[in-house]
Amino acid sequence: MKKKIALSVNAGSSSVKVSVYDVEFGQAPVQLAEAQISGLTSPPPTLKYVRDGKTVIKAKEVDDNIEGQRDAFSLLLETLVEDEDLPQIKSKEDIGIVCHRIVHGGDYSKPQLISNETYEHLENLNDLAPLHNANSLGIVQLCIRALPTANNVACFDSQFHSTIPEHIRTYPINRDIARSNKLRKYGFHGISYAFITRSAAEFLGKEPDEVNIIALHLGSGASACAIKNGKSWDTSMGLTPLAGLPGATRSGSVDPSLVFHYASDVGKLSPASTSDLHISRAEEILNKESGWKALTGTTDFGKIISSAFSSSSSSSEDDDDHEVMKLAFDLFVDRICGFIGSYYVSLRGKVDALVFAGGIGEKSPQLRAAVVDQISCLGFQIDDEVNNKNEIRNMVEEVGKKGGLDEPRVLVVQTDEQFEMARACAEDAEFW
Ligand SMILES: Nc1ncnc2c1ncn2[C@@H]1O[C@H](COP(=O)(O)OP(=O)(O)O)[C@@H](O)[C@H]1O
Ligand SMILES: CC(=O)OP(=O)(O)O
Ligand SMILES: [Mg+2]
Repeated sequence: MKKKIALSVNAGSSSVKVSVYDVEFGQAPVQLAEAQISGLTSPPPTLKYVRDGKTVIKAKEVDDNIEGQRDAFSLLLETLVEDEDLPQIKSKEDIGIVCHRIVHGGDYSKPQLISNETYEHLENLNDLAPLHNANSLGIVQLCIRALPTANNVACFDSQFHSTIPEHIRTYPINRDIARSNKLRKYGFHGISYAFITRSAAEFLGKEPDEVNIIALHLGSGASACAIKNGKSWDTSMGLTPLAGLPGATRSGSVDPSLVFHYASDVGKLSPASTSDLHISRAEEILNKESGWKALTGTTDFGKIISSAFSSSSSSSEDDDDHEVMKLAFDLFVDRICGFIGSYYVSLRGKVDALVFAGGIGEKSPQLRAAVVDQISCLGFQIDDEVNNKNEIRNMVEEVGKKGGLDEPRVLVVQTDEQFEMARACAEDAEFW
């Protein structure tokens, strides 16, 4: 019987989450601990640590030396190794597998053991996920050095979307250039959508290949996905994670000409480019200087919501604040509903459930209520009492009203990308 301790590392655009599992080959991983640093785009970042299902550290502010995902990972690794109450990791040598979330996996259709060759191949994709891939590869490098006994495995956010049909993933541009430069819709948040599909299907009492879902992963990066018979049919992100819905610092889809009217010299390389990441001013503006940050001054959607919904104000400055926060909220609801409407038609109205997930989807009853209210013409209905409960506790929770048999359901899934990666690694003999 083979057993290993696995780390699953999820470097998002605003957070790093690391979960520790006891894994046995071919079995579901058993979680031992989860440590995360969030708020990397709205300092000070905070550390949360859960061991054996109990919160050990709730929200400890960590100092400003944490500059990015790599620093955050180092601190998380140290937290785990130094915790005397986590006897499964007495030293770094106890870690047997590290599963890394790599957002852009190009054409890879399954997780890969990271060899020199895979690493070089992935490096070439860095520019196509400027807020993610280079950071994740930085963490891979750190693990190769610090955890010499571990197998490093790359799990891809784009993999789940390899089923998107050609007429949906193709851009209407010159076919030869598209082919040679590999310009197509890839789609991301796929590790989360795989988890959502299996969990929602189980909740609905169906097999994964029997469910049609419109899923929303709304975090620091936000996307929507139409899932047909358990497989990705369409998703809102594209060649890069910039397309589709707006995010903390991302514009989402705008008129592609906009950036040329926004500033001059947008085609030039940004001074922030490094040897690992080449980014033009245009890409920098749309990926890092737009979204909630640009519109409202904060990347924290929790703050946007509390200000948008606060009624009393003490100054005209507060009133202005309230107005712009409400604008950001309404804009997000509008863009989300646009995708839901489009996917509802694309799935021919055969939708089992609408699923909310990701930091905002899981934590904001106001956003869920506003979205569901706007799409009530499609038969979706929120149950205010359940939706307004302070905290979603179960992995899957129904927040919609149960109507007739044909009426679509509204669910919240506490998505777990780390678990999904560990599960995939536990099933593949190549990684053992
Ligand atoms: N109570 C809340 N209400 C709404 N949004 C929240 C709340 N708490 C956190 N968030 C948002 O969730 C986002 C983080 O989501 P998450 O999925 O963890 O991010 P990442 O994209 O880094 O993985 C933050 O941008 C924050 O704005
Ligand atoms: C793909 C993506 O945008 O991921 P995240 O939301 O974790 O930044
Ligand atoms: Mg995320």
